[in-house]
Amino acid sequence: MTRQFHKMHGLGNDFVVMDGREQPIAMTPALAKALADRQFGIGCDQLILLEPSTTADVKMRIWNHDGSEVQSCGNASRCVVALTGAKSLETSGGIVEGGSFGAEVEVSLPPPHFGWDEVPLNYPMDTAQLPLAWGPLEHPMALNVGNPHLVFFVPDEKAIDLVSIGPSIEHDPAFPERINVNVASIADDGIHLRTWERGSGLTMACGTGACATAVAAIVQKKVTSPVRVHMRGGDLTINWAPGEQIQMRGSATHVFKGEIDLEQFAR
Ligand SMILES: N[C@@H](CCC[C@H](N)C(=O)O)C(=O)O
Repeated sequence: MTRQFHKMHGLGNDFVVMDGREQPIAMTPALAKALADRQFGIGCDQLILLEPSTTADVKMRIWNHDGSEVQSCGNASRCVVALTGAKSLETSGGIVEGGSFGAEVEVSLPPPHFGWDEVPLNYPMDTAQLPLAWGPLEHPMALNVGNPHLVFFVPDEKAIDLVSIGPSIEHDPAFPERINVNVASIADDGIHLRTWERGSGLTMACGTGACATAVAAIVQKKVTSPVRVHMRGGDLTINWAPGEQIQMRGSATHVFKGEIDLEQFAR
């Protein structure tokens, strides 16, 4: 069965987007992983499937590079708004609202959650400053912005070897659903961020990582809102006030579209 796909990215965090709204696609973790493979598939950080929704304009399902299905993806949310013109997206991390502003797209993620069982953690801990450390990284803030994140503030985020240390934090038994790992430093021009993504590794940018880090920095009074977040693939502007949705604005890029025989991958 040949199906169309769109290759898109948000600041270099890249996606294969498939539309199953009219003709359903039976996506599985194994199929998502095969399509995301950069040598034997199309290649992407996340596979995105659009489905019909009864609560929003479009339902958006997300699989990481390793085939795990997850709740939320900020950069892909902007891409789906740009591709479909949808004003609301149903995700398992909550409803995401969106709209276009000139060349940029803004999406609003649901308000963050800070409870230990909402992150989730395996046992009660102070999420404002977890009493845990991994080498030079210690006492992160833990929060959920639709998906789970840790935020470490360090003097120089580029000095942290996330490829070496990221996997052991992601898979630490403290996190029953694994976790996304953000290392950030504060500068005059905003936040400088690198993210080790659960299920996808080090990416060029992470939208929910930018949101989680901006929220942590605002709560800890390191910055004021709105704040610019600089990542390897580019910048986002994040706007948030306590109790409110998290607004994220930035680019969403369509690279090309193509066709693929899914049966070839389902074997
Ligand atoms: N790239 C994303 C986040 C994708 C999901 C994440 N890896 C997870 O497992 O929660 C973004 O832009 O937010």
